[in-house]
Amino acid sequence: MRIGVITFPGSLDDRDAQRAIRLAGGEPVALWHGEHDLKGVDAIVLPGGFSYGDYLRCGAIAARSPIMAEVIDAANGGMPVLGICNGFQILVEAHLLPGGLVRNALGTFVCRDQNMRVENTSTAFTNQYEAGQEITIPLKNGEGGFLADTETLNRIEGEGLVVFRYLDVDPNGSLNGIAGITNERGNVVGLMPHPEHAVEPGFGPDMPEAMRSGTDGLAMFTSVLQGALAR
Ligand SMILES: NC(=O)CC[C@H](N)C(=O)O
Repeated sequence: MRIGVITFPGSLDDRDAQRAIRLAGGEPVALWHGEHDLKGVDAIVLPGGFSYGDYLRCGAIAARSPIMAEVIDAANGGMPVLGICNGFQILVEAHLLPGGLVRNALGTFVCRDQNMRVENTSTAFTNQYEAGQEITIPLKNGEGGFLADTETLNRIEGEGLVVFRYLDVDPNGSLNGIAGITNERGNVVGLMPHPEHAVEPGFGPDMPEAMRSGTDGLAMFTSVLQGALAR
């Protein structure tokens, strides 16, 4: 399976996402924000970082990049699209996911190993987790507070569109501790924590070996490959 990773000016984690895809058994394909070409990929990852220097709002300018016209069409056609942190912000700004992301409640950048619960295992990127599984993934953002109006929030909760929920602490002041969401179809997923930084023992969260391996993020990438096999 060929999975495209889009690089925007200021992207930071594009190569980590490519590496995670390779470790999961997929073939990463580098895509460039300024082109209209998805190079025939089967799925897309919008990586973390500081696209366009976070000017205006995080993700707002990247959401209007040339390649996003193709991403929006592909997502609406059912292609799996994952947005990690800045990528989540871009998906929200592109209206592929509901709600908005605002400055962390503390007002500062937050960087920590974050516990969260997998709430929805029927998306393209979470089918290899168990329902209710608790995982630990690095988190690092300045604008990660998830907001939505009451009607939208009720719809997100009512339709089971929450994919990940923070455990122990809500690091950025997200409504209902929401860490990640999906669209109705389950092919578009966005989350603030970084699964691509938790794919190899010894390089992910600093966990006692007996508890967890530090590779809790890998299943997001094997999930999309598994979905392709099932289709
Ligand atoms: N790690 C990231 O992708 C950071 C996203 C964004 N620049 C923020 O600070 O919120």
